[in-house]
Amino acid sequence: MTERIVVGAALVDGGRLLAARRSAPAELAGRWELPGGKVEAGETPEAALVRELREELGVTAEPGERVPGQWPLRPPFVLHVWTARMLPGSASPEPLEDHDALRWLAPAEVWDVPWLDQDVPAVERALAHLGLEATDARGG
Ligand SMILES: Nc1nc2c([nH]c(=O)n2[C@H]2C[C@H](O)[C@@H](COP(=O)(O)OP(=O)(O)OP(=O)(O)O)O2)c(=O)[nH]1
Repeated sequence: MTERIVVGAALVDGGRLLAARRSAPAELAGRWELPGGKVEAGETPEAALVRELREELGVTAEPGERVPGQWPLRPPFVLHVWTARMLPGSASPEPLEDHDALRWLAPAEVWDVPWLDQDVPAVERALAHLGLEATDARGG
Protein backbone atom coordinates (compact mmCIF):
# COMPACT_ATOMS: atom_id res chain seq x y z
CA MET A 1 0.00 0.00 0.00
CA THR A 2 1.31 3.45 -0.85
CA GLU A 3 2.00 5.60 2.17
CA ARG A 4 -0.09 8.73 2.46
CA ILE A 5 1.36 11.70 4.25
CA VAL A 6 -0.51 13.62 6.92
CA VAL A 7 1.24 16.92 7.63
CA GLY A 8 1.16 18.31 11.15
CA ALA A 9 2.15 21.87 11.94
CA ALA A 10 4.33 22.75 14.89
CA LEU A 11 2.91 26.28 14.80
CA VAL A 12 4.84 28.48 17.17
CA ASP A 13 4.24 32.01 18.33
CA GLY A 14 6.18 33.71 21.10
CA GLY A 15 7.80 30.43 22.14
CA ARG A 16 4.47 28.63 22.54
CA LEU A 17 3.17 25.67 20.54
CA LEU A 18 -0.38 25.51 19.24
CA ALA A 19 -2.34 22.37 20.17
CA ALA A 20 -5.77 21.58 18.76
CA ARG A 21 -8.42 19.33 20.28
CA ARG A 22 -10.13 17.06 17.77
CA SER A 23 -13.92 17.07 17.65
CA ALA A 24 -14.24 14.03 15.34
CA PRO A 25 -14.18 11.12 14.63
CA ALA A 26 -15.45 9.67 17.90
CA GLU A 27 -12.34 7.57 18.54
CA LEU A 28 -10.08 10.64 18.32
CA ALA A 29 -12.41 13.29 19.75
CA GLY A 30 -11.16 15.00 22.89
CA ARG A 31 -7.51 14.23 22.17
CA TRP A 32 -5.05 16.90 21.11
CA GLU A 33 -3.01 17.05 17.93
CA LEU A 34 -0.93 19.25 15.72
CA PRO A 35 -3.25 20.99 13.25
CA GLY A 36 -2.88 19.76 9.69
CA GLY A 37 -4.25 17.05 7.45
CA LYS A 38 -3.78 14.82 4.47
CA VAL A 39 -1.56 15.85 1.58
CA GLU A 40 -3.69 15.66 -1.56
CA ALA A 41 -2.55 14.21 -4.90
CA GLY A 42 -0.27 16.65 -6.73
CA GLU A 43 0.23 18.81 -3.65
CA THR A 44 3.49 19.41 -1.83
CA PRO A 45 3.49 18.86 1.93
CA GLU A 46 4.28 22.54 2.45
CA ALA A 47 1.31 23.60 0.32
CA ALA A 48 -0.93 21.15 2.18
CA LEU A 49 0.20 22.60 5.48
CA VAL A 50 -0.59 26.17 4.43
CA ARG A 51 -3.98 25.07 3.04
CA GLU A 52 -4.94 23.08 6.13
CA LEU A 53 -3.98 25.89 8.50
CA ARG A 54 -6.11 28.30 6.50
CA GLU A 55 -9.09 25.90 6.36
CA GLU A 56 -8.93 24.62 9.92
CA LEU A 57 -7.75 27.71 11.80
CA GLY A 58 -8.27 30.67 9.47
CA VAL A 59 -4.63 31.71 9.71
CA THR A 60 -2.13 32.74 7.06
CA ALA A 61 0.98 30.75 7.81
CA GLU A 62 4.26 29.84 6.24
CA PRO A 63 6.04 26.53 6.65
CA GLY A 64 9.50 26.48 8.16
CA GLU A 65 11.51 23.27 8.32
CA ARG A 66 10.61 19.62 8.28
CA VAL A 67 11.10 18.09 11.71
CA PRO A 68 13.22 14.97 11.17
CA GLY A 69 11.31 11.74 11.52
CA GLN A 70 7.98 10.21 10.59
CA TRP A 71 5.35 8.62 12.77
CA PRO A 72 2.98 5.86 11.68
CA LEU A 73 -0.76 6.51 11.92
CA ARG A 74 -3.61 4.25 10.89
CA PRO A 75 -2.36 2.68 7.62
CA PRO A 76 -1.67 3.95 5.00
CA PHE A 77 -1.11 7.27 6.79
CA VAL A 78 2.16 8.52 8.18
CA LEU A 79 2.67 11.79 10.08
CA HIS A 80 5.29 14.30 8.95
CA VAL A 81 5.77 17.47 10.96
CA TRP A 82 6.85 20.92 9.80
CA THR A 83 7.53 23.96 11.87
CA ALA A 84 5.34 26.90 10.91
CA ARG A 85 4.68 30.47 11.86
CA MET A 86 1.89 32.91 11.23
CA LEU A 87 2.62 35.69 8.79
CA PRO A 88 2.32 39.29 9.96
CA GLY A 89 -1.32 40.37 9.73
CA SER A 90 -2.67 36.83 10.01
CA ALA A 91 -5.88 36.37 11.93
CA SER A 92 -5.60 34.60 15.26
CA PRO A 93 -6.34 30.88 15.05
CA GLU A 94 -9.90 29.77 15.64
CA PRO A 95 -11.22 26.19 15.76
CA LEU A 96 -13.15 26.42 12.48
CA GLU A 97 -13.05 22.77 11.37
CA ASP A 98 -12.19 19.43 12.98
CA HIS A 99 -11.40 21.01 16.37
CA ASP A 100 -13.38 22.36 19.31
CA ALA A 101 -10.57 23.95 21.33
CA LEU A 102 -7.13 25.42 20.80
CA ARG A 103 -4.35 26.15 23.28
CA TRP A 104 -1.02 27.92 22.97
CA LEU A 105 1.23 25.83 25.22
CA ALA A 106 4.38 27.15 26.83
CA PRO A 107 7.13 24.52 27.09
CA ALA A 108 6.23 23.70 30.70
CA GLU A 109 2.57 23.17 29.72
CA VAL A 110 3.02 21.00 26.67
CA TRP A 111 2.22 17.74 28.47
CA ASP A 112 -0.81 19.16 30.27
CA VAL A 113 -3.10 18.07 27.42
CA PRO A 114 -3.87 14.50 26.33
CA TRP A 115 -2.21 14.32 22.92
CA LEU A 116 -3.11 11.54 20.54
CA ASP A 117 -0.77 8.66 21.43
CA GLN A 118 0.86 8.75 18.01
CA ASP A 119 1.54 12.48 18.35
CA VAL A 120 3.56 12.23 21.56
CA PRO A 121 6.89 11.28 19.94
CA ALA A 122 6.27 13.76 17.13
CA VAL A 123 5.63 16.59 19.57
CA GLU A 124 8.73 15.64 21.58
CA ARG A 125 10.82 15.77 18.44
CA ALA A 126 9.27 19.04 17.30
CA LEU A 127 9.99 20.71 20.63
CA ALA A 128 13.58 19.52 20.55
CA HIS A 129 13.94 20.77 16.99
CA LEU A 130 12.54 24.16 18.01
CA GLY A 131 14.69 24.35 21.14
CA LEU A 132 11.54 24.58 23.28
CA GLU A 133 12.16 21.77 25.74
CA ALA A 134 11.08 22.55 29.29
CA THR A 135 13.38 21.79 32.19
CA ASP A 136 10.59 19.71 33.76
CA ALA A 137 9.97 17.82 30.54
CA ARG A 138 7.94 14.65 30.32
CA GLY A 139 9.46 11.74 32.17
CA GLY A 140 11.75 14.04 34.13
N1 LIG B 1 -4.10 16.66 11.32
C1 LIG B 1 -3.59 15.70 12.10
N2 LIG B 1 -4.08 14.46 11.95
C2 LIG B 1 -3.57 13.54 12.75
C3 LIG B 1 -2.57 13.81 13.71
N3 LIG B 1 -2.28 12.67 14.38
C4 LIG B 1 -3.08 11.73 13.88
O1 LIG B 1 -3.14 10.55 14.23
N4 LIG B 1 -3.86 12.24 12.86
C5 LIG B 1 -4.82 11.47 12.05
C6 LIG B 1 -6.23 11.90 12.23
C7 LIG B 1 -6.85 11.59 10.89
O2 LIG B 1 -7.18 10.20 10.84
C8 LIG B 1 -5.71 11.81 9.91
C9 LIG B 1 -5.69 13.21 9.34
O3 LIG B 1 -6.92 13.48 8.88
P1 LIG B 1 -7.57 14.93 8.93
O4 LIG B 1 -9.02 14.68 9.14
O5 LIG B 1 -6.90 15.84 9.87
O6 LIG B 1 -7.21 15.37 7.47
P2 LIG B 1 -8.03 16.18 6.42
O7 LIG B 1 -8.35 17.53 7.01
O8 LIG B 1 -7.24 16.13 5.18
O9 LIG B 1 -9.35 15.33 6.37
P3 LIG B 1 -10.37 14.87 5.27
O10 LIG B 1 -10.38 15.92 4.22
O11 LIG B 1 -9.92 13.54 4.80
O12 LIG B 1 -11.65 14.79 6.08
O13 LIG B 1 -4.50 11.66 10.68
C10 LIG B 1 -2.07 15.13 13.84
O14 LIG B 1 -1.21 15.46 14.64
N5 LIG B 1 -2.62 16.04 13.00
